[in-house]
Amino acid sequence: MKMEKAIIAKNITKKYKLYNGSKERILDLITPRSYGEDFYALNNVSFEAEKGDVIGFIGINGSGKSTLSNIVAGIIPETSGSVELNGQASLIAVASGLKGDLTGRDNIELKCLMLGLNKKEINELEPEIIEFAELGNFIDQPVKSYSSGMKSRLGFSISVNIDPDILIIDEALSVGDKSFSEKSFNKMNDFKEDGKTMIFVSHSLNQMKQFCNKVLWLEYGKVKDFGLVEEVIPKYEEFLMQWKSMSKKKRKRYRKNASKNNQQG
Ligand SMILES: Nc1ncnc2c1ncn2[C@@H]1O[C@H](COP(=O)(O)OP(=O)(O)OP(=O)(O)O)[C@@H](O)[C@H]1O
Repeated sequence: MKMEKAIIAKNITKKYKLYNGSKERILDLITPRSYGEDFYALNNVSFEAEKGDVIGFIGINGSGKSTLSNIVAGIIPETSGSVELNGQASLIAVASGLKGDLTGRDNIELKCLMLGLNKKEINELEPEIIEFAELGNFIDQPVKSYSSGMKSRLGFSISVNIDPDILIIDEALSVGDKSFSEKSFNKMNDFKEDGKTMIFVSHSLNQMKQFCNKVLWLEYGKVKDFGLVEEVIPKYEEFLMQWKSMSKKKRKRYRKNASKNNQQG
């Protein structure tokens, strides 16, 4: 049987410019000379997901997991490379894309309209989204008055209830209370059972083991490993043990060495 690809990410590079203060930033914009330092948050990252894959992104802080999940979701542009998606993607991240001045209800409608739903479809979906988010009367208050848990419940509820083909979840389960994270986890399991494709960013290796079939291990913007959960996680756990035993100085040296290879365009 031929596998159907859901995501094809090819040679994704994300370059940021790091400036020493706002003077450099402005000079870089208005003068022909280049100011600031190039920084590669991602450098030539490729991976593919088959339909139904649940891929975990792992890696220590600053390795590029959120940057990559945002690029795959189409929230931020890549500097170079390409992402091909087979279907509609939806990103769940802490308060991703919520507009603070609008109420929860208006945010639901806005997001649905942006995804191309018509008024009738929105009217059908809205009560489900509101109920799942457990916001009570707050649904008609501006989102900027919400706690971070409330924002993430709303973001999560919109993203899962619009029933996307590809679901990208960035640390969403680490916020909110226990009963909500259980509910979220159940919803994600439904998705998995429906054979949908998912990307899952989390620092919890237990969640990864429970949930993912494949893992993409990023290190300072490069792919360190990509493969089945049972093959990659043990290597990562071994790395983490070493990492945790390193002194600050040793970590700095490790980072410097790794970055030397990774920061070349
Ligand atoms: N807008 C930006 N401008 C400059 N650098 C950025 C920007 N966004 C992210 N970075 C840098 O890119 C690198 C990757 O960040 P990213 O948030 O993707 O890592 P991460 O693996 O998700 O980290 P964490 O586990 O801490 O969430 C970091 O060094 C970060 O400082």
